[in-house]
This record gives sequence, structure tokens and C-alpha cells, in this order.
Amino acid sequence: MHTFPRSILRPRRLTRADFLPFGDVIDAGDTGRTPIAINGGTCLRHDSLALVETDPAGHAALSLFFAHEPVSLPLVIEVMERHPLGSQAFMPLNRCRFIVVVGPAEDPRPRPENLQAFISDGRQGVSYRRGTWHLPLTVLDTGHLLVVDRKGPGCNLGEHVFEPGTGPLLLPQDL
Ligand SMILES: NC(=O)N[C@@H](O)C(=O)O
Ligand code: NI
Repeated sequence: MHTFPRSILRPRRLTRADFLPFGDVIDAGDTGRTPIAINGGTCLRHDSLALVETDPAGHAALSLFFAHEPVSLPLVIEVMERHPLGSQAFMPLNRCRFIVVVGPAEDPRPRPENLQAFISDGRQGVSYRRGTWHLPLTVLDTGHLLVVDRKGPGCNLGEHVFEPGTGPLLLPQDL
């Protein structure tokens, strides 16, 4: 039986600059901009940290996810997905670290050599740009997350299941 070299991914710390090709990082401490003082100076608005994308027939919706099956690393990635009709944002509501593995939307299927891996520190959220390949929500801690994505007519899900034994191996961050 052929055994293909399994690609190895080493997750990096999540930063706005590194994640930019795949979408936006939602992190008040890493916006690159000065917050706007609003409401008589009683509040700071970190404005437009991510743009919500939908097709004309769709609309943006807010959901709450309760992720209660945390994983540990190393992890074999078995499936990745994408949403061709809109963006998808995940924002932890409590300190819930989660895994971010992304690939370019231009690839017809996730190419292991083009995948990049990050770990949210539990304060940071991400917004996957429309069509970006991503690992479905996979948390390192049980937690609640606000999710903003596109709802509406048509199929907004593309999935890729890696052949058994070929999925990329995601190593612990400190290795
Ligand atoms: N299924 C669902 O609502 N979420 C996925 O798209 C995901 O990326 O976790
Ligand atoms: Ni998704």
C-alpha cells in the first residue's frame, strides 16, 4: 500500500499581518489603527475589524456556538471546508483558544503545501474571507463563540475530505 509523505504543519501565533491573505483577525490589540472615542468619550470603538461578505441573495446572520469537545495537539486534519458565498467570523466570548488552518480560496482543493496554521490565544477572533479553505471550528478549550456568516439560498459549503492516512499532521505550537 502506498504511504504518501504526510505534510507537517507547525501552528504560529495569530497576527493580523500573517493572516491577511486569508481574512481578518479580530483583536483589539492588533488593529493597526487608533480606536475611535464614542458615546461622549465613554467607549472606544475598534472599528470595522472585519467586513462581512455575502452574495446579493444572501444575508449576514449572527449565531452562538458552544464548542464542548476540545482537542489536543498533535492532530491529524481529516476534513477542510469553504463557503463560496460569504465570509465566516468566529469570536470567542470567553477565553477559548481555537485552531486556525487555512488555505487559499484559489485552490480547487486544499493543497497541503499551501496550508497555514495558527492558534488563537482565546481573545482573538478570525473572519475567513469568502471561499477561504479552513478547518471547521476546532477548539483547544470548551467555550462560547459568536459566529457571523452568510445565510440564504444556494449551497454555501464546499468540503474536502483527505484520503485516509494523507491528512496533514498539526503539531503542538511549541514544537
Ligand atoms: N457548520 C458551521 O456552521 N460551521 C462551520 O462552517 C465551521 O467553519 O465551523
Ligand atoms: Ni466554516
